[in-house]
Amino acid sequence: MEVVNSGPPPSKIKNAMKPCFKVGKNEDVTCRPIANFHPSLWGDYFITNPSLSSIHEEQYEWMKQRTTELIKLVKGQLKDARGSLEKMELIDALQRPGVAYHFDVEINEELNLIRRNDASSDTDDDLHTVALRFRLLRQHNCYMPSDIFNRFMNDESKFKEEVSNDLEGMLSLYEAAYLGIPGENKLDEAIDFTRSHLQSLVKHVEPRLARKIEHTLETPLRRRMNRLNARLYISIYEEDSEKRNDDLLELAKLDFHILQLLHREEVKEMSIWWNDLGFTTKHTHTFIRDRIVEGYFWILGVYFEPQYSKARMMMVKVITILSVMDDAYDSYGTLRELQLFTLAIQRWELKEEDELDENLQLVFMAICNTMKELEDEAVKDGKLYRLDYLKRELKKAAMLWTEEAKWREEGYMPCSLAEHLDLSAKTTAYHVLAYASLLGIEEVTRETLEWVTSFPPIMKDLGTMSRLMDDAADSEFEAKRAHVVTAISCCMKVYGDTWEEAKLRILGMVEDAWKNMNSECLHLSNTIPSYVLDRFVNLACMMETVYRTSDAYTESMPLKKPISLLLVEPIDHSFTVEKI
Ligand SMILES: CC(C)=CCC/C(C)=C/CC/C(C)=C/COP(=O)(O)OP(=O)(O)O
Repeated sequence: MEVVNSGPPPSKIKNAMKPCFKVGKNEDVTCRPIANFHPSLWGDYFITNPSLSSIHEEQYEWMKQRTTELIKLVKGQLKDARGSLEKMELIDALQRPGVAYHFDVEINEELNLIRRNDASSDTDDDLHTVALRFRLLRQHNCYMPSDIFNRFMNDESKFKEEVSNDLEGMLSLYEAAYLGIPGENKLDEAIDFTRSHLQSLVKHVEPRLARKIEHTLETPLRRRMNRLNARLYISIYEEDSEKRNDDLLELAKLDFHILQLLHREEVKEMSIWWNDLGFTTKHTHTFIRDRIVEGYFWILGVYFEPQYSKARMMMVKVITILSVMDDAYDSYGTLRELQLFTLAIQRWELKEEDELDENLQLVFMAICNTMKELEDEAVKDGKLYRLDYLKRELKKAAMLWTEEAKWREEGYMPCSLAEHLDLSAKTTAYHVLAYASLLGIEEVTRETLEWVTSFPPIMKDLGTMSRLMDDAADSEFEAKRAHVVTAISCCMKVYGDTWEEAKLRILGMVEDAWKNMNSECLHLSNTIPSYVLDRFVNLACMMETVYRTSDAYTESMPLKKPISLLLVEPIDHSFTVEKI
């Protein structure tokens, strides 16, 4: 694994134990761990830019109608495709640009047939066919044994050298191997083998293929944010004159454009909502991150489809509130204030004697007002009970954040990485966010909600992944911020690791968490619907998107281009306009 080594020298880590920066002019100074976050990179951009939402009704209606025609056409093509390879390639070509949601029923039917007819038979299919079938079925949470790859391996459990001549096969194997579960060593071997051969091939193939290989190696499909991948993939697909399906390409571009209009409306609405909470007028951005657009982008990775619009907006409100709370605990409140604040959260009421300063009062009001809005939304659907669970989760999170603040105040260093993770895999609140992803999905049952809030293994995987990636990514920033102990400093102390060794160890644990998550998805597929499991996998993908190279939520410049690609820059669909 490639690791970017940007860690500070170990001497800086000692700062992590010193909790406060002093602010204030007189004797009675309050000691606050102010983080000095940078202001929003977007400001009111999505509110005040009228060109983003201007569209002729006539043009819009035409595009919707054309989309419907194209969907019908492609459905016919899927039905008529000869043989399972052709069908699987079409399914893959529908998934990558993000239009598969129009074909859910048809794809499920086809994959069920493929599973029944092909999966167990020992055919002499080529590597591309075998790997594509393995990936598509596992992505749909159907177990396929990895032994199907034995045919391509030698007696020493290494891939046969001739596999390295099969570019298409290697690309498919590489993507398939990221669906692995614990113990499937041959899939680790597949990743090493294909990566090293693909890396050396890049220099010897035509530019279009080189771009395709580089795109694949940058991040495997399993871990990509699907909307961003759609945008990047459409331009790669467009160049592929040999395999390209023009109807599908037109559909992909039109659909992306139509959804982009919806997403722009939503981010505008969320930006107005955020301004109304009052943080922007009070200029709190140095200690409360002003990241509504980045938060929206995060949730767009969890679901982008139009039918999830309401769920998406509800979830954006929750991530925003979690972000504000996390900052109140990590970069504003003193321990005494936080204890009072936590008590107020437990009783869900602010009393005069709580003596919280106006910024913490603002945070408290933001939480209460947002919960009220979410309740109003839930009441409309007769699902008020869903908010009770969320309240309970927020109360628990507040207790855990106080615990973390205590560790910070005392300069406490956990005795083991397990002790660190025991608390810190929950203080990312990723499991709370995972719960929130279900708030606005009508079909989710009460049993499923109860299961999610019981912190089952898949939530533990998400929590661990989010904590380890967060700690690995922002350790330098955190160390400068005199923050709590991170997984990096913990490994350095417990195992005597250097900074680089600690980072490698942690990223290895992230790989394990992904395998556990893959395995959980297969296990749970009989009891938990895929529209629930997909949310959790997508949340994991967003950790890869936001945190793989740095903490791009806190220092958000690296997200500027991806956000612009999804919400600002129009996709070239000039052919559609010409037709009007
Ligand atoms: C930690 C994490 C990846 C959380 C993801 C889900 C979530 C609730 C996002 C909201 C924003 C947030 C708290 C980001 C992490 O900040 P931070 O780096 O200051 O988190 P920390 O205080 O827990 O280290």
